[in-house]
Amino acid sequence: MEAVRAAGSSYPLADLIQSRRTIRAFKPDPVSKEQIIALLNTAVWAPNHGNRQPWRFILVMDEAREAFAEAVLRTHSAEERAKIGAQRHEYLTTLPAQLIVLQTEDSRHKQREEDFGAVCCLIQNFQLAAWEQGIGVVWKTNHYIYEPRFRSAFGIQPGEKVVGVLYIGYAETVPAAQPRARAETKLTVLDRLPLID
Ligand SMILES: Cc1cc2nc3c(=O)[nH]c(=O)nc-3n(C[C@H](O)[C@H](O)[C@H](O)COP(=O)(O)O)c2cc1C
Repeated sequence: MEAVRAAGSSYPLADLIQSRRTIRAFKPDPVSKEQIIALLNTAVWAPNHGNRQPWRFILVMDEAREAFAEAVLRTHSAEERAKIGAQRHEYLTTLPAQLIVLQTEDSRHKQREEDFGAVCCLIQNFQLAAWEQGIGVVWKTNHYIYEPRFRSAFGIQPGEKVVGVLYIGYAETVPAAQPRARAETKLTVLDRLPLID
């Protein structure tokens, strides 16, 4: 019944997709754990092959942001820390929440690639569901996500891939959209035989 209702309704999904922007400047206003969990429970409806649901999440908020900032800063050289450490520390401990999104890596190549695709779908679901509620997100893939010291600080296991860290909060500023080329410029339509002359 729910599926029928959803198929027949006209959510302005295209508007939501086009208006969403990556947010990098956040207000300090909190976003609650419950709000984030609710967004995740929408996001987990991402398509995923074999219903493997190949994801795990670590939500960092409140005092734990201090540990997050420390873990990130430890992946920088002393020189870098001296230059940008204070500013990054301030940024990472002020934004309301960081969500580490992990993929459980299947040993089989095909399944591993499918699962990566599924986790990326989940992240975009999360970004869109958040945007619909006025909550901004940036999907971060900075070098620290690959660093053993960062991984061990959060108990990330061998066989788990950090697909991204989502910084979450209310937007201080919303950047202008980066223009997209129309799809037609990247589209080949094959609609008659022979395919190749
Ligand atoms: C896989 C992936 C990794 C990304 N990594 C970063 C990142 O490390 N830092 C960042 O500021 N933005 C990152 N982004 C966000 C993109 O920079 C952003 O989507 C792009 O600038 C377009 O802006 P829009 O999302 O507002 O349309 C990432 C996006 C994707 C899909």
